[in-house]
Amino acid sequence: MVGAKCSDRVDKCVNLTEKFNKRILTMVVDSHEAALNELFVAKACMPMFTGVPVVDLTHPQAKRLIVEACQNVGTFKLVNHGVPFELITRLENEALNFFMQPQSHKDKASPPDPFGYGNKEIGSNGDMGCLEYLLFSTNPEVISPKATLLLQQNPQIFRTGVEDYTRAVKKMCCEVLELMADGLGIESRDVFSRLVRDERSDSILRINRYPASGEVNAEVEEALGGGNLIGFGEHTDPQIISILRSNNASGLQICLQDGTWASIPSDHTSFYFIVGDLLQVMTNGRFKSVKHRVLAGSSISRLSMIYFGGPPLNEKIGPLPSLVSKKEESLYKELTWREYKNATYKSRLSDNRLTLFEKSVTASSLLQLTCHRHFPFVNNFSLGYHDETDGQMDKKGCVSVLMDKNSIISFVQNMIN
Ligand SMILES: C=C1C[C@]23C[C@@]1(O)CC[C@H]2[C@@]12CC[C@H](O)[C@@](C)(C(=O)O1)[C@H]2[C@@H]3C(=O)O
Ligand SMILES: O=C(O)CCC(=O)C(=O)O
Ligand SMILES: [Fe+2]
Repeated sequence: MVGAKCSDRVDKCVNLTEKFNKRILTMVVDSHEAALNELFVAKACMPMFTGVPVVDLTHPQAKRLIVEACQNVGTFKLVNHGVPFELITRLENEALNFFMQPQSHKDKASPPDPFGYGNKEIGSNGDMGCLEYLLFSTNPEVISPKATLLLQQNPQIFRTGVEDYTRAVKKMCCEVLELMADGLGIESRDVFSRLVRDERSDSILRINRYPASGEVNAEVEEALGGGNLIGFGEHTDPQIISILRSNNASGLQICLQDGTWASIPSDHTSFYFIVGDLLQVMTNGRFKSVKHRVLAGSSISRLSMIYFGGPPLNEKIGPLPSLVSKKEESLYKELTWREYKNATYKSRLSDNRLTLFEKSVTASSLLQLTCHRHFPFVNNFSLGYHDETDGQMDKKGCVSVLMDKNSIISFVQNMIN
Protein backbone atom coordinates (compact mmCIF):
# COMPACT_ATOMS: atom_id res chain seq x y z
CA MET A 1 0.00 0.00 0.00
CA VAL A 2 1.60 3.21 -1.16
CA GLY A 3 0.67 5.60 1.59
CA ALA A 4 0.70 3.26 4.56
CA LYS A 5 4.26 4.12 5.58
CA CYS A 6 3.98 7.79 4.79
CA SER A 7 3.29 9.05 8.26
CA ASP A 8 6.59 7.49 9.39
CA ARG A 9 8.61 9.45 6.88
CA VAL A 10 10.73 12.29 8.14
CA ASP A 11 9.33 15.44 6.58
CA LYS A 12 12.41 17.64 6.40
CA CYS A 13 14.05 19.54 3.58
CA VAL A 14 17.43 17.98 2.88
CA ASN A 15 20.13 19.80 0.96
CA LEU A 16 22.06 17.17 -0.95
CA THR A 17 25.18 19.27 -1.36
CA GLU A 18 25.35 19.89 2.36
CA LYS A 19 25.40 16.14 2.74
CA PHE A 20 28.19 15.67 0.24
CA ASN A 21 30.88 15.42 2.85
CA LYS A 22 29.18 12.38 4.25
CA ARG A 23 31.29 9.48 3.15
CA ILE A 24 28.90 6.96 1.71
CA LEU A 25 27.12 7.47 -1.58
CA THR A 26 24.08 5.48 -2.51
CA MET A 27 22.80 5.08 -5.99
CA VAL A 28 19.12 4.32 -5.95
CA VAL A 29 17.10 3.02 -8.82
CA ASP A 30 13.57 3.34 -7.49
CA SER A 31 10.80 0.90 -8.17
CA HIS A 32 7.53 2.22 -9.56
CA GLU A 33 6.05 2.10 -6.08
CA ALA A 34 8.87 4.12 -4.61
CA ALA A 35 8.51 6.73 -7.35
CA LEU A 36 4.82 7.03 -6.53
CA ASN A 37 5.73 7.31 -2.90
CA GLU A 38 7.52 10.56 -3.71
CA LEU A 39 4.12 12.10 -4.32
CA PHE A 40 3.19 11.70 -0.68
CA VAL A 41 4.45 13.34 2.46
CA ALA A 42 3.64 12.79 6.08
CA LYS A 43 0.63 14.70 7.29
CA ALA A 44 1.88 16.80 10.14
CA CYS A 45 -0.81 18.66 12.03
CA MET A 46 0.94 21.96 11.65
CA PRO A 47 -0.75 25.29 12.29
CA MET A 48 -0.46 28.03 9.68
CA PHE A 49 2.93 29.76 9.90
CA THR A 50 2.57 33.40 10.91
CA GLY A 51 6.23 34.38 10.42
CA VAL A 52 6.02 35.63 6.83
CA PRO A 53 6.53 39.42 6.94
CA VAL A 54 3.67 41.55 5.61
CA VAL A 55 4.76 44.64 3.69
CA ASP A 56 2.46 47.53 2.86
CA LEU A 57 3.69 49.02 -0.42
CA THR A 58 2.50 52.46 0.63
CA HIS A 59 4.33 52.40 3.98
CA PRO A 60 7.38 54.70 4.35
CA GLN A 61 9.41 51.80 5.84
CA ALA A 62 8.52 49.39 2.99
CA LYS A 63 12.06 49.19 1.58
CA ARG A 64 13.61 48.27 4.93
CA LEU A 65 10.95 45.62 5.58
CA ILE A 66 11.40 44.13 2.11
CA VAL A 67 15.16 43.80 2.56
CA GLU A 68 14.78 42.24 6.02
CA ALA A 69 12.19 39.77 4.72
CA CYS A 70 14.33 38.69 1.76
CA GLN A 71 17.33 38.19 4.05
CA ASN A 72 15.57 36.36 6.85
CA VAL A 73 12.78 34.35 5.22
CA GLY A 74 13.17 34.68 1.43
CA THR A 75 9.54 35.67 1.02
CA PHE A 76 7.03 38.34 2.06
CA LYS A 77 3.39 39.18 1.52
CA LEU A 78 2.62 42.46 -0.25
CA VAL A 79 -0.57 44.35 0.61
CA ASN A 80 -1.85 47.65 -0.79
CA HIS A 81 -0.10 46.66 -4.00
CA GLY A 82 -2.21 48.69 -6.42
CA VAL A 83 -3.05 45.84 -8.84
CA PRO A 84 -6.79 46.17 -9.58
CA PHE A 85 -8.73 43.21 -8.15
CA GLU A 86 -10.83 43.16 -11.32
CA LEU A 87 -7.75 42.21 -13.42
CA ILE A 88 -6.92 39.39 -11.05
CA THR A 89 -10.39 37.87 -10.95
CA ARG A 90 -10.82 38.24 -14.72
CA LEU A 91 -7.75 36.11 -15.45
CA GLU A 92 -8.66 33.70 -12.67
CA ASN A 93 -12.14 33.16 -14.18
CA GLU A 94 -10.72 32.82 -17.69
CA ALA A 95 -8.31 30.16 -16.45
CA LEU A 96 -11.05 28.30 -14.58
CA ASN A 97 -13.14 28.29 -17.77
CA PHE A 98 -10.20 26.78 -19.63
CA PHE A 99 -9.60 24.09 -17.00
CA MET A 100 -13.29 23.13 -17.21
CA GLN A 101 -12.91 22.22 -20.92
CA PRO A 102 -12.88 18.51 -21.86
CA GLN A 103 -9.49 16.87 -21.37
CA SER A 104 -9.18 16.18 -25.12
CA HIS A 105 -9.46 19.92 -25.84
CA LYS A 106 -6.85 20.86 -23.23
CA ASP A 107 -4.50 18.13 -24.43
CA LYS A 108 -4.20 19.84 -27.83
CA ALA A 109 -1.80 22.31 -26.20
CA SER A 110 0.13 19.60 -24.36
CA PRO A 111 2.88 18.75 -23.51
CA PRO A 112 4.32 22.24 -22.94
CA ASP A 113 7.24 23.02 -25.26
CA PRO A 114 8.09 24.42 -22.63
CA PHE A 115 4.95 26.61 -22.84
CA GLY A 116 1.37 25.43 -23.22
CA TYR A 117 -0.84 23.14 -21.11
CA GLY A 118 0.53 20.49 -18.76
CA ASN A 119 -1.12 17.79 -16.72
CA LYS A 120 0.71 16.03 -13.84
CA GLU A 121 4.09 16.07 -15.59
CA ILE A 122 6.28 18.97 -14.51
CA GLY A 123 9.17 19.82 -16.82
CA SER A 124 10.56 17.08 -19.03
CA ASN A 125 12.79 15.13 -16.67
CA GLY A 126 10.27 12.91 -14.92
CA ASP A 127 8.84 15.15 -12.18
CA MET A 128 5.19 14.56 -11.38
CA GLY A 129 2.68 16.52 -9.34
CA CYS A 130 -1.02 16.47 -8.65
CA LEU A 131 -1.98 19.51 -10.76
CA GLU A 132 -2.77 20.84 -14.21
CA TYR A 133 -1.27 24.09 -15.45
CA LEU A 134 -0.73 26.67 -18.16
CA LEU A 135 2.62 28.26 -18.99
CA PHE A 136 3.07 31.42 -21.09
CA SER A 137 6.24 33.26 -21.99
CA THR A 138 6.21 37.05 -21.83
CA ASN A 139 9.18 37.19 -24.21
CA PRO A 140 8.05 37.65 -27.84
CA GLU A 141 11.44 36.23 -28.99
CA VAL A 142 10.51 32.86 -27.51
CA ILE A 143 8.48 30.90 -30.03
CA SER A 144 6.19 28.25 -28.56
CA PRO A 145 3.79 26.51 -30.97
CA LYS A 146 1.77 25.02 -28.07
CA ALA A 147 1.24 28.35 -26.30
CA THR A 148 0.34 30.05 -29.60
CA LEU A 149 -2.22 27.32 -30.30
CA LEU A 150 -3.63 27.73 -26.80
CA LEU A 151 -4.22 31.46 -27.27
CA GLN A 152 -5.58 31.00 -30.82
CA GLN A 153 -7.95 28.19 -29.91
CA ASN A 154 -9.29 29.84 -26.80
CA PRO A 155 -9.64 33.53 -27.70
CA GLN A 156 -12.92 33.75 -25.83
CA ILE A 157 -11.20 32.43 -22.71
CA PHE A 158 -7.92 34.33 -22.83
CA ARG A 159 -9.13 37.55 -24.42
CA THR A 160 -6.80 40.08 -22.89
CA GLY A 161 -6.52 38.55 -19.46
CA VAL A 162 -2.97 37.27 -19.74
CA GLU A 163 -1.61 40.49 -21.23
CA ASP A 164 -3.41 42.89 -18.88
CA TYR A 165 -2.56 40.88 -15.78
CA THR A 166 1.09 40.50 -16.76
CA ARG A 167 1.43 44.23 -17.50
CA ALA A 168 0.01 45.22 -14.09
CA VAL A 169 2.03 42.63 -12.14
CA LYS A 170 5.23 43.56 -13.97
CA LYS A 171 4.70 47.24 -13.02
CA MET A 172 4.27 46.30 -9.35
CA CYS A 173 7.27 43.96 -9.62
CA CYS A 174 9.52 46.79 -10.88
CA GLU A 175 8.32 49.09 -8.09
CA VAL A 176 9.25 46.48 -5.48
CA LEU A 177 12.61 45.69 -7.14
CA GLU A 178 13.45 49.41 -6.99
CA LEU A 179 12.58 49.59 -3.29
CA MET A 180 14.80 46.54 -2.82
CA ALA A 181 17.78 48.19 -4.52
CA ASP A 182 17.18 51.34 -2.48
CA GLY A 183 16.92 49.35 0.72
CA LEU A 184 20.22 47.63 -0.05
CA GLY A 185 21.86 51.04 -0.49
CA ILE A 186 22.61 50.43 -4.19
CA GLU A 187 23.12 53.67 -6.12
CA SER A 188 21.32 52.68 -9.30
CA ARG A 189 17.74 51.99 -8.21
CA ASP A 190 16.98 50.14 -11.45
CA VAL A 191 19.73 47.54 -11.10
CA PHE A 192 17.15 44.74 -10.75
CA SER A 193 14.07 46.32 -12.31
CA ARG A 194 15.74 47.12 -15.63
CA LEU A 195 16.22 43.37 -16.20
CA VAL A 196 12.52 42.63 -15.86
CA ARG A 197 11.40 45.82 -17.64
CA ASP A 198 13.63 45.07 -20.68
CA GLU A 199 11.49 44.09 -23.68
CA ARG A 200 13.65 40.96 -24.09
CA SER A 201 13.09 40.01 -20.45
CA ASP A 202 12.62 36.25 -20.23
CA SER A 203 9.69 36.19 -17.84
CA ILE A 204 6.96 33.57 -17.48
CA LEU A 205 3.34 33.49 -16.37
CA ARG A 206 2.19 30.23 -14.87
CA ILE A 207 -1.35 29.27 -13.82
CA ASN A 208 -1.70 26.14 -11.67
CA ARG A 209 -4.85 24.28 -10.64
CA TYR A 210 -4.62 21.72 -7.85
CA PRO A 211 -7.55 19.37 -7.21
CA ALA A 212 -9.58 19.57 -4.00
CA SER A 213 -9.63 16.51 -1.74
CA GLY A 214 -13.07 15.54 -3.12
CA GLU A 215 -11.69 15.38 -6.67
CA VAL A 216 -8.89 12.97 -5.87
CA ASN A 217 -10.13 9.49 -6.64
CA ALA A 218 -11.01 7.04 -3.89
CA GLU A 219 -8.08 4.72 -4.59
CA VAL A 220 -5.59 7.55 -4.18
CA GLU A 221 -7.42 8.77 -1.06
CA GLU A 222 -7.08 5.31 0.45
CA ALA A 223 -3.43 5.07 -0.53
CA LEU A 224 -2.83 8.43 1.12
CA GLY A 225 -3.50 6.79 4.47
CA GLY A 226 -3.37 10.07 6.36
CA GLY A 227 -0.61 11.50 4.19
CA ASN A 228 -0.63 14.56 1.97
CA LEU A 229 -0.54 14.58 -1.79
CA ILE A 230 2.23 16.63 -3.40
CA GLY A 231 0.86 19.16 -5.89
CA PHE A 232 4.18 20.74 -6.81
CA GLY A 233 7.33 19.20 -5.34
CA GLU A 234 10.01 21.08 -3.42
CA HIS A 235 12.19 23.45 -5.43
CA THR A 236 13.58 26.94 -5.65
CA ASP A 237 12.55 29.25 -8.48
CA PRO A 238 15.44 29.94 -10.86
CA GLN A 239 14.54 33.50 -11.94
CA ILE A 240 15.03 36.83 -10.10
CA ILE A 241 11.69 37.03 -8.33
CA SER A 242 8.39 35.15 -8.32
CA ILE A 243 5.09 36.86 -7.58
CA LEU A 244 2.42 34.44 -6.47
CA ARG A 245 -1.28 35.07 -6.16
CA SER A 246 -3.71 32.30 -5.22
CA ASN A 247 -7.34 31.88 -4.33
CA ASN A 248 -8.16 31.12 -0.71
CA ALA A 249 -7.19 27.43 -0.90
CA SER A 250 -4.25 26.43 1.28
CA GLY A 251 -1.27 24.35 0.08
CA LEU A 252 1.81 26.54 -0.20
CA GLN A 253 4.65 25.64 2.17
CA ILE A 254 8.14 27.07 2.62
CA CYS A 255 11.20 25.39 4.04
CA LEU A 256 12.41 27.21 7.17
CA GLN A 257 16.06 27.61 8.16
CA ASP A 258 15.82 24.65 10.56
CA GLY A 259 14.71 22.44 7.67
CA THR A 260 11.05 22.09 8.66
CA TRP A 261 8.12 22.86 6.39
CA ALA A 262 5.77 25.71 7.26
CA SER A 263 2.29 26.20 5.79
CA ILE A 264 1.67 29.66 4.44
CA PRO A 265 -1.86 31.04 4.84
CA SER A 266 -3.47 31.89 1.52
CA ASP A 267 -4.85 35.37 0.94
CA HIS A 268 -6.59 36.04 -2.35
CA THR A 269 -6.20 39.82 -1.99
CA SER A 270 -2.39 39.89 -1.69
CA PHE A 271 0.74 38.74 -3.48
CA TYR A 272 3.57 36.62 -2.10
CA PHE A 273 7.00 37.64 -3.38
CA ILE A 274 9.50 34.76 -3.46
CA VAL A 275 13.24 35.36 -3.87
CA GLY A 276 14.61 33.45 -6.88
CA ASP A 277 18.07 31.95 -7.47
CA LEU A 278 19.32 34.90 -9.56
CA LEU A 279 18.49 37.38 -6.80
CA GLN A 280 20.42 35.25 -4.32
CA VAL A 281 23.41 35.35 -6.67
CA MET A 282 23.15 39.10 -7.42
CA THR A 283 22.97 39.92 -3.71
CA ASN A 284 25.95 37.60 -3.10
CA GLY A 285 23.87 35.36 -0.86
CA ARG A 286 22.29 38.11 1.27
CA PHE A 287 18.83 37.28 -0.02
CA LYS A 288 17.68 33.68 0.24
CA SER A 289 16.10 31.80 -2.63
CA VAL A 290 13.61 29.95 -0.47
CA LYS A 291 12.69 26.32 -1.07
CA HIS A 292 8.93 25.84 -1.36
CA ARG A 293 6.32 23.29 -2.43
CA VAL A 294 2.55 22.93 -2.72
CA LEU A 295 0.29 20.26 -1.24
CA ALA A 296 -2.81 19.34 -3.22
CA GLY A 297 -6.13 18.10 -1.83
CA SER A 298 -7.25 21.15 0.12
CA SER A 299 -10.99 21.48 0.89
CA ILE A 300 -11.44 23.58 -2.29
CA SER A 301 -9.33 23.40 -5.44
CA ARG A 302 -6.35 25.76 -5.44
CA LEU A 303 -5.81 28.14 -8.32
CA SER A 304 -2.51 30.02 -8.34
CA MET A 305 -1.04 32.48 -10.83
CA ILE A 306 2.71 33.07 -10.67
CA TYR A 307 4.72 35.66 -12.54
CA PHE A 308 8.41 34.72 -12.73
CA GLY A 309 10.49 37.85 -13.42
CA GLY A 310 13.59 36.92 -15.40
CA PRO A 311 16.31 38.88 -17.24
CA PRO A 312 17.05 38.78 -21.00
CA LEU A 313 18.66 35.48 -22.01
CA ASN A 314 22.07 36.99 -22.80
CA GLU A 315 22.30 38.97 -19.54
CA LYS A 316 25.37 38.10 -17.44
CA ILE A 317 24.38 37.44 -13.84
CA GLY A 318 26.80 37.58 -10.92
CA PRO A 319 27.14 39.30 -7.55
CA LEU A 320 26.68 43.08 -7.81
CA PRO A 321 30.07 44.79 -7.27
CA SER A 322 28.55 47.21 -4.75
CA LEU A 323 27.51 44.26 -2.56
CA VAL A 324 30.96 42.65 -2.61
CA SER A 325 33.67 44.69 -0.94
CA LYS A 326 36.64 42.54 -2.06
CA LYS A 327 36.69 40.26 -5.11
CA GLU A 328 37.61 37.28 -2.91
CA GLU A 329 34.38 37.74 -1.02
CA SER A 330 32.26 37.07 -4.05
CA LEU A 331 30.53 33.74 -3.48
CA TYR A 332 29.46 33.18 -7.05
CA LYS A 333 30.88 33.34 -10.55
CA GLU A 334 29.14 34.90 -13.55
CA LEU A 335 26.86 32.95 -15.88
CA THR A 336 24.44 34.23 -18.48
CA TRP A 337 20.77 33.59 -17.75
CA ARG A 338 20.75 31.43 -20.90
CA GLU A 339 23.49 29.18 -19.46
CA TYR A 340 21.78 28.88 -16.08
CA LYS A 341 18.34 28.39 -17.60
CA ASN A 342 19.54 25.64 -19.94
CA ALA A 343 21.09 23.76 -17.02
CA THR A 344 17.93 24.31 -14.96
CA TYR A 345 15.70 22.80 -17.59
CA LYS A 346 17.92 19.70 -17.70
CA SER A 347 17.60 19.25 -13.95
CA ARG A 348 14.96 17.74 -11.70
CA LEU A 349 12.70 19.97 -9.64
CA SER A 350 14.39 19.33 -6.30
CA ASP A 351 17.98 19.60 -7.57
CA ASN A 352 20.14 22.27 -5.98
CA ARG A 353 20.96 24.21 -9.14
CA LEU A 354 22.64 27.12 -7.38
CA THR A 355 25.80 25.03 -7.02
CA LEU A 356 26.40 25.78 -10.72
CA PHE A 357 27.03 29.41 -9.75
CA GLU A 358 29.31 28.44 -6.89
CA LYS A 359 32.97 29.04 -7.56
CA SER A 360 33.92 25.42 -7.02
CA VAL A 361 31.21 23.26 -8.51
CA THR A 362 31.05 20.19 -6.32
CA ALA A 363 31.12 16.71 -7.78
CA SER A 364 27.68 16.10 -6.27
CA SER A 365 26.00 18.87 -8.25
CA LEU A 366 27.61 17.68 -11.46
CA LEU A 367 26.50 14.17 -10.64
CA GLN A 368 22.88 15.05 -10.07
CA LEU A 369 22.60 17.13 -13.20
CA THR A 370 24.58 14.69 -15.34
CA CYS A 371 22.47 11.73 -14.33
CA HIS A 372 19.27 13.52 -15.16
CA ARG A 373 20.65 14.71 -18.49
CA HIS A 374 21.62 11.21 -19.57
CA PHE A 375 18.53 9.47 -18.26
CA PRO A 376 15.81 12.09 -18.67
CA PHE A 377 13.45 9.39 -19.92
CA VAL A 378 13.82 7.26 -16.82
CA ASN A 379 11.01 8.43 -14.63
CA ASN A 380 12.08 6.70 -11.51
CA PHE A 381 15.81 7.22 -11.48
CA SER A 382 17.21 9.13 -8.59
CA LEU A 383 20.61 9.56 -7.10
CA GLY A 384 21.16 10.25 -3.47
CA TYR A 385 23.47 9.54 -0.63
CA HIS A 386 23.16 9.23 3.09
CA ASP A 387 25.47 8.70 5.96
CA GLU A 388 26.05 5.40 7.66
CA THR A 389 23.66 6.17 10.48
CA ASP A 390 20.72 6.64 8.11
CA GLY A 391 21.09 2.96 7.29
CA GLN A 392 19.06 1.35 4.55
CA MET A 393 16.78 3.40 2.35
CA ASP A 394 13.28 2.51 3.53
CA LYS A 395 11.66 2.47 0.11
CA LYS A 396 10.57 -1.01 -0.89
CA GLY A 397 12.02 -2.27 -4.14
CA CYS A 398 15.02 0.09 -4.23
CA VAL A 399 18.31 -1.17 -5.52
CA SER A 400 21.02 0.58 -3.54
CA VAL A 401 24.64 0.52 -4.57
CA LEU A 402 27.23 1.81 -2.16
CA MET A 403 30.12 3.63 -3.82
CA ASP A 404 32.81 6.01 -2.68
CA LYS A 405 33.21 9.44 -4.26
CA ASN A 406 35.86 8.36 -6.81
CA SER A 407 33.89 5.32 -7.95
CA ILE A 408 30.81 7.35 -8.58
CA ILE A 409 32.76 9.93 -10.56
CA SER A 410 34.19 7.20 -12.81
CA PHE A 411 30.72 5.65 -13.05
CA VAL A 412 29.38 8.92 -14.39
CA GLN A 413 32.33 9.31 -16.74
CA ASN A 414 31.57 5.87 -18.15
CA MET A 415 27.96 6.84 -18.64
CA ILE A 416 28.98 9.90 -20.60
CA ASN A 417 31.49 8.07 -22.82
C1 LIG B 1 11.45 20.12 -13.46
C2 LIG B 1 11.47 21.31 -13.98
C3 LIG B 1 10.26 22.17 -14.16
C4 LIG B 1 10.88 23.55 -14.27
C5 LIG B 1 12.08 23.23 -15.16
C6 LIG B 1 12.69 22.07 -14.40
O1 LIG B 1 13.56 21.29 -15.19
C7 LIG B 1 13.41 22.61 -13.15
C8 LIG B 1 12.81 23.97 -12.69
C9 LIG B 1 11.30 24.04 -12.85
C10 LIG B 1 10.75 25.45 -12.71
C11 LIG B 1 10.34 25.83 -11.27
C12 LIG B 1 9.83 27.27 -11.27
C13 LIG B 1 8.83 27.54 -12.41
O2 LIG B 1 7.58 26.93 -12.12
C14 LIG B 1 9.36 26.98 -13.76
C15 LIG B 1 8.46 27.42 -14.92
C16 LIG B 1 10.79 27.37 -13.94
O3 LIG B 1 11.24 28.33 -14.53
O4 LIG B 1 11.61 26.44 -13.32
C17 LIG B 1 9.53 25.47 -13.61
C18 LIG B 1 9.99 24.68 -14.84
C19 LIG B 1 8.82 24.13 -15.66
O5 LIG B 1 7.75 23.82 -15.10
O6 LIG B 1 8.99 23.96 -16.87
O1 LIG C 1 1.16 26.95 -7.38
C1 LIG C 1 1.72 27.49 -6.44
O2 LIG C 1 1.12 27.98 -5.50
C2 LIG C 1 3.24 27.59 -6.46
C3 LIG C 1 3.85 26.85 -7.61
C4 LIG C 1 5.32 27.08 -7.74
O3 LIG C 1 6.03 27.16 -6.78
C5 LIG C 1 5.89 27.23 -9.08
O4 LIG C 1 5.13 27.13 -10.08
O5 LIG C 1 7.10 27.46 -9.18
FE1 LIG D 1 8.00 27.86 -7.31
